[in-house]
Amino acid sequence: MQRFNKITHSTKPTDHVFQDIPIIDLQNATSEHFSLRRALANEIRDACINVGFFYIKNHGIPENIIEATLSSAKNFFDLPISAKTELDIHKSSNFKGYTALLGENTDPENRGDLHEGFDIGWEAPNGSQLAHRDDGAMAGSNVWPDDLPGFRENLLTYYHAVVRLGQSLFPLFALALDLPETFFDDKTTKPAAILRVLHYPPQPSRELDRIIGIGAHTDYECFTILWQDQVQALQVMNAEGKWIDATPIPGTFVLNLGDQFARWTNDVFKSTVHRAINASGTERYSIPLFFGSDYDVKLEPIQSCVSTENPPKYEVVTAGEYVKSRLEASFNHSK
Ligand SMILES: O=C(O)CCC(=O)C(=O)O
Ligand SMILES: [Fe+2]
Repeated sequence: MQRFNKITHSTKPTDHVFQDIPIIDLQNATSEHFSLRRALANEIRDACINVGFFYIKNHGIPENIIEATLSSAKNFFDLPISAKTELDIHKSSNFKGYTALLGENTDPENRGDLHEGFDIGWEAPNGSQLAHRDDGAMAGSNVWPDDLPGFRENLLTYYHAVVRLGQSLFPLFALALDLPETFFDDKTTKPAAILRVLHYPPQPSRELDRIIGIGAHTDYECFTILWQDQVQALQVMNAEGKWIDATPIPGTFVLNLGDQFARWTNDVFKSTVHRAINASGTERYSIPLFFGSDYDVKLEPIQSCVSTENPPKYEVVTAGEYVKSRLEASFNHSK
């Protein structure tokens, strides 16, 4: 029988003001022992309720896949600006391609983000005949640079490996919400994941005139799996409005929840505000993968997250419509 326990301890705003970001070891994610999966899900639940961010270690993504993607990203960003702007994301109806410096503005209070990026969505793994998939609101193919050997293959290999990692986490998120482990299976059959490679040039001082690496924002999807290099830039806002550094830790990814999960869980899981400022004096690279649920899933509040003290907070929209409207706003603010 399915149980839908109320998560009563989270229906009130938490009084826990985090000062650091927990590190969660995924070693037992697929353990045959339920008690070990349950214990891991409890750690994840605390992090999701109190912080909205955690590091993951023992995630299973081989280092050589990360290195190949990073090196391809650097090769791409080293291309002449004319080659990159041919693939400008503003030309794409489905938000694929190149974002130039200040080409995006995640915080409407700001003037633009001091990073350049390149975005891809789902595409069949290397060598497969099937190049596209119907992704509803975001349907359409990727764009690729000519003459950049290995770029497409490396990014797609990374994409599929990290999407698989993301899919493997849903049973744990389900347990964390006191739901059956299979709860999200039929909502993540065609996950709408966007992979982005990012380059942050160093900014001369922390305070430019309303321009930083990426302005304060929440992410739009279920969660983001972020690889970052060793350059400190990412910061996460706690409940007192204090910025907490997400210090790079070798061998980990940073996982943060996004708005889809906040809506789905009626804010039991937190989609936490974050930003990046690269005042290190050197170049910084990061690789977020935004893991969205299937586009047509309705973000209706999960029963275990609704109670008389915590009534539904959000209008119900589909996952795809929600992400698309947020992307439109973010790229329009930079026009
Ligand atoms: O580069 C980072 O550390 C953060 C990137 C980010 O927050 C985003 O792309 O949404
Ligand atoms: Fe973000």
